[in-house]
Amino acid sequence: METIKTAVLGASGYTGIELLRLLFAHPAVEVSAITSRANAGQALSSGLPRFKGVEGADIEFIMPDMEAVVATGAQTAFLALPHGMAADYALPLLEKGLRVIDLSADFRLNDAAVYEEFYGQAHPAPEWLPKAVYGMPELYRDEIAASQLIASPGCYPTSIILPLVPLLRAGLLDTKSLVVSSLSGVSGAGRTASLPIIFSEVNESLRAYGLPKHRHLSEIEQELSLAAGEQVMITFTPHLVPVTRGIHSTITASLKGSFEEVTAALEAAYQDEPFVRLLGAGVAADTANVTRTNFVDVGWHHDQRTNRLVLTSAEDNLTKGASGQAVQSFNLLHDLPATTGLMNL
Ligand SMILES: NC(=O)C1=CN([C@@H]2O[C@H](COP(=O)(O)OP(=O)(O)OC[C@H]3O[C@@H](n4cnc5c(N)ncnc54)[C@H](OP(=O)(O)O)[C@@H]3O)[C@@H](O)[C@H]2O)C=CC1
Ligand SMILES: CC(=O)N[C@@H](CCC(=O)OP(=O)(O)O)C(=O)O
Repeated sequence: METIKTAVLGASGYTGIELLRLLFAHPAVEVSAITSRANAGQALSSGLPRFKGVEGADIEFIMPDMEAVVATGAQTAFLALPHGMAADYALPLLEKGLRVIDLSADFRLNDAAVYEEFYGQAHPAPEWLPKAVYGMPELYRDEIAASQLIASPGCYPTSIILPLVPLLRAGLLDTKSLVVSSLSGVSGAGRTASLPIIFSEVNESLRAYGLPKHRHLSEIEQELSLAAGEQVMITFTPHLVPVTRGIHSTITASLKGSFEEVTAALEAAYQDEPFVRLLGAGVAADTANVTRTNFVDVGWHHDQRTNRLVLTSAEDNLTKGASGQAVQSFNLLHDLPATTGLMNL
């Protein structure tokens, strides 16, 4: 198979490392550039010994200098950088004709004013928002394939949007009744040292945070509203739990349609999707079954006493919630089979 030269910016962070894990095993990829300011000039395997001896991994970190990245011949670049700065790096690459898959939140929102409301700063490149595609292949397959700039979704949003969209499209839920409670592993907070997430602080702790307006509400409500054809607002409570990887979401809503219609809508939407595993009615999702995979598992229950639907979903925040989903978009951009490089368990 011909290989596609590919750059990973922010390769020393958790999503960058996860990208490398997937890309070195991907038959159509040659990793041509990896960036990190702290590790520039060092061999990848000295900073990250897990890659020692891995085919294709004999490469050095470079500084995030976009001319140097372009000079490696990269055709596609993954941006695994903090939000608010991805635009600075994306624009010179886009101008040189590279395709960019941005894992940050910078291009996920259609409306620059909503970005400013939730991210507390003016959008750095609003002219690119209409050209960016929300990188959820199950919803935007054709648009992703044709785009130069993919905005890969957030980790919580992936676990919430995928179960709900078919049900909202079919009008089966009371859109005023949506409540979501999510649990995240600590890697969701990134690899930068910070006191509230050191082991001894999180290891005996269960806590909600980000209340009542976590920034992921912006993209969740954007996509749910598009599916419902009306403005949808939800109550969303994220929690930090003492595991390294994984997100579990419990979604409740009052039913407008029947429970049988819920099952039919989910099956119609996802029966041919390789990465959405429908566990079925009466089965609850468990992160233990999806760790280091690109699957999102979805189960659903009918609370007959209240006529509410209870959906559960589980994913690995670093894989389907970030880097795996980004590789799914990469496969679409390069007209590769959807599962290429993503079916390793
Ligand atoms: N962690 C997760 O579960 C998920 C994360 N995301 C998003 O993906 C992106 C990356 O997240 P994550 O991997 O967790 O973050 P990390 O903090 O683990 O890694 C950030 C990376 O960016 C580099 N970096 C930081 N600041 C700069 C800068 N100013 N210029 C250039 N490079 C910089 C860092 O290397 P160095 O400092 O050495 O340059 C490092 O390689 C974020 O936007 C995040 O929101 C999305 C979904 C899930
Ligand atoms: C556990 C934890 O802290 N999770 C992060 C979300 C993960 C993330 O990186 O989200 P973006 O891609 O939208 O930035 C948080 O709540 O801020």
